[in-house]
Amino acid sequence: MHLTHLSLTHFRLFARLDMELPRRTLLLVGENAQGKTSLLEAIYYLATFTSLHASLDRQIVSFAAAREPLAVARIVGDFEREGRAHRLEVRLILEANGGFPPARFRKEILLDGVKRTAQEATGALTAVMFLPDMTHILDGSPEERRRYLNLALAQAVPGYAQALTDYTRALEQRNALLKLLQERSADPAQLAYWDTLLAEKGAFILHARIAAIAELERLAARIHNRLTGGTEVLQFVYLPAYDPLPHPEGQYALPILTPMDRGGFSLTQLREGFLQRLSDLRSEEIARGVTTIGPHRDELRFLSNGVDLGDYGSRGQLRTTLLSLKMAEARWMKERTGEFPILLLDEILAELDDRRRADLLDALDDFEQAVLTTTDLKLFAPPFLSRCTVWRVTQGVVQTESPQQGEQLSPSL
Ligand SMILES: Nc1ncnc2c1ncn2[C@@H]1O[C@H](COP(=O)(O)OP(=O)(O)OP(=O)(O)O)[C@@H](O)[C@H]1O
Repeated sequence: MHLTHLSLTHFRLFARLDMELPRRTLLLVGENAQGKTSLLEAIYYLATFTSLHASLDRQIVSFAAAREPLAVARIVGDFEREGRAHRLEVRLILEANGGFPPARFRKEILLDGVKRTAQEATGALTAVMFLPDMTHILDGSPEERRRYLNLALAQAVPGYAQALTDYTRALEQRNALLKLLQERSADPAQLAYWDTLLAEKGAFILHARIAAIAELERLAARIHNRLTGGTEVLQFVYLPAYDPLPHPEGQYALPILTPMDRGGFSLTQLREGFLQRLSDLRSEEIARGVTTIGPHRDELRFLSNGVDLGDYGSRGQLRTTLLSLKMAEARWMKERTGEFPILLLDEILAELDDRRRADLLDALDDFEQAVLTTTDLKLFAPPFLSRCTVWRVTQGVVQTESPQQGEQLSPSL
């Protein structure tokens, strides 16, 4: 899969941008704060319909436009998938009423001209994003790891994005009911409906995560072995909050970081097991007024040679592991969907040693399209540069590199 054209309007510092994208590797060079990462973000938005920090979606609308009573940021991407041309358009609409924060923010998504929900349109275009600060996937809160899993799985597993939305809604309703029950102002029989829905959607998510984590681990371990010259064995340890594996009496979570195989459980077994556990925990959950098990509380840990990287990983180890994880994610998407995702790599070379740099740049040749950013072209070897297209980004304007003959690709309005 590859993007052929990208058009932005009022997207961050891009007042207006129209660019044809080359196939293979595009390298965006520029000083800090010129818009390189924003360009990657725009492409990633077409894959996931969420900004890099989900809560900050409305900040995408350019400052200048956001001052108007009605502001619309637009991302339009033309892409080819399995030889067919498609178009995705996202409109981010900010309706201000003069107050702060602005009154309403909503998004509209059109796939080939037809309005779709984000759940329906996710997976049409797939992308994998690498940002240097994504090491927080490894050493940040469990929520970061769940978000990482969700963004990857929503793109490659049919039905996952919808199941996640349905699960989250059911969870909110169930938690609201548990609060009422805690205050004795509802009938406990009402829980049955939400338990069934939660178990159905939760089992789907759990089933998908069990399979995906095992596949990602297999791919990442191989890449990591090569990147570290065979010195580090990478393992993933999935700790689902509802765990279908039998536990010792009275113990609901396995505290030990031991890789376990949960691949044999069917969707029905997971659903029935989850439902049973909800029933077992009912009085405890009513007393606490909250749902205590399920995919919203899952954890995933990463081990190198048996040591937990989240707690003990050095900066270099975290960077290399993130790279292994991201390259594995891209290859996994290709295995799952039959199409290479678009690779979006922000400042990826800056902290890697020469061998890892060379390894990474060689790996890019396998991909159909990759967009990289850098502040320093010297980090790239001349043979690599001769194989890619280099464009310069300056204050929201993109031009071919070598300014003397440079042709401006995006008029800044
Ligand atoms: N909604 C917005 N409207 C206008 N400008 C914005 C908006 N959001 C961010 N910016 C500006 O965009 C710039 C950041 O762009 P971006 O992060 O894409 O730069 P970059 O070239 O990747 O820089 P670096 O190399 O430092 O990562 C900042 O100057 C920021 O103030």
